[in-house]
Amino acid sequence: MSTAIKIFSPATVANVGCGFDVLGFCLDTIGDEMLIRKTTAKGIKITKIEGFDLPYDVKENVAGISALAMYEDLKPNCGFEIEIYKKIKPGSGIGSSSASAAGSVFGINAILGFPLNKTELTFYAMKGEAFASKSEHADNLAPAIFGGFTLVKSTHPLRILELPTPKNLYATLIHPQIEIKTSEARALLPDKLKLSSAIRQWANIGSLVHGLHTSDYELIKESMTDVVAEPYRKELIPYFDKLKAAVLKAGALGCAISGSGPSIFALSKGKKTAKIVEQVMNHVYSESDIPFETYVSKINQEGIKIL
Ligand SMILES: Nc1ncnc2c1ncn2[C@@H]1O[C@H](COP(=O)(O)OP(=O)(O)OP(=O)(O)O)[C@@H](O)[C@H]1O
Ligand SMILES: N[C@@H](CCO)C(=O)O
Repeated sequence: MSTAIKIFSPATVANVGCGFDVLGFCLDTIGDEMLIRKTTAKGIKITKIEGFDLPYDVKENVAGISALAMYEDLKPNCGFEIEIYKKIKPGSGIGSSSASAAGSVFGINAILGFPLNKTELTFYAMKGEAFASKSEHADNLAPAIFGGFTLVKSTHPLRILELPTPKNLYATLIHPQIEIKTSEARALLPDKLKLSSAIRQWANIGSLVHGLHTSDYELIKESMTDVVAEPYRKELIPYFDKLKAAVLKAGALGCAISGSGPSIFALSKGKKTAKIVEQVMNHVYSESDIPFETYVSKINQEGIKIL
């Protein structure tokens, strides 16, 4: 049994346009690193955080909250220290809180010899995510832990479906450096949906999932539209409409808000188109005075991993 492990905990895109709170996919090179160390002293401690200013208190940091929930159930005869090397900016819309919540439970599980399966890890990680976003959802956690595309069939009981990734699918992302808290972006959404919107949305989710299963890029293109969250949230993201129109014109299959924003993602068939889309995103945002970063990423099939 090892006493310390270093892990890579990836960034993720939740919602994938139409799949509010249920669909997500895992990004490749963007993510946090964490070190989990076994200690003889019992309990959970966060001993180091680099990159961003986040709480060391285990009851206020999502990494601590999820680790504590798992620790209290498993009751191991040891304790754990957590070091977080944060690269994903909190409030960026690419699953910053999820990466930490997933990382601590994954690391502890690995040190204990893998007593829990991926769904059980997601269950404990959800406790941390619920603290950050004021809602228990797993659409960032599931792809971080399972890799690839995932669908959260239900949270109570937790049931996660792994979806296939068409071979040639690439993601392009832009992260405007403004912060949108998930809890605030959720508070913008109405409690009730018009039946006509609900019908469009569930038809789109069904066909997007079918498109992923059959590698039907045209169907994926027709299915990514979000009529539930985007109309309300896009107002928080400068240049959203302009960027989306330009990206679709450049050949992307679809473009939508990543999670609760401000990041925006596009899916493209082929790396070449994904790179062109990146140039277009750069071009649109260079008109603004908001600093931003762009990335092209494969869909990461492995998810969180030991380094
Ligand atoms: N380890 C942590 N990593 C990131 N955020 C944390 C952590 N611990 C606590 N937080 C708090 O969680 C909030 C950020 O979570 P939030 O869900 O709003 O953003 P996000 O995870 O980047 O977004 P999204 O879920 O849309 O991808 C901030 O208030 C931050 O202080
Ligand atoms: N499904 C969530 C993802 C962000 O955590 C939302 O859009 O609010």
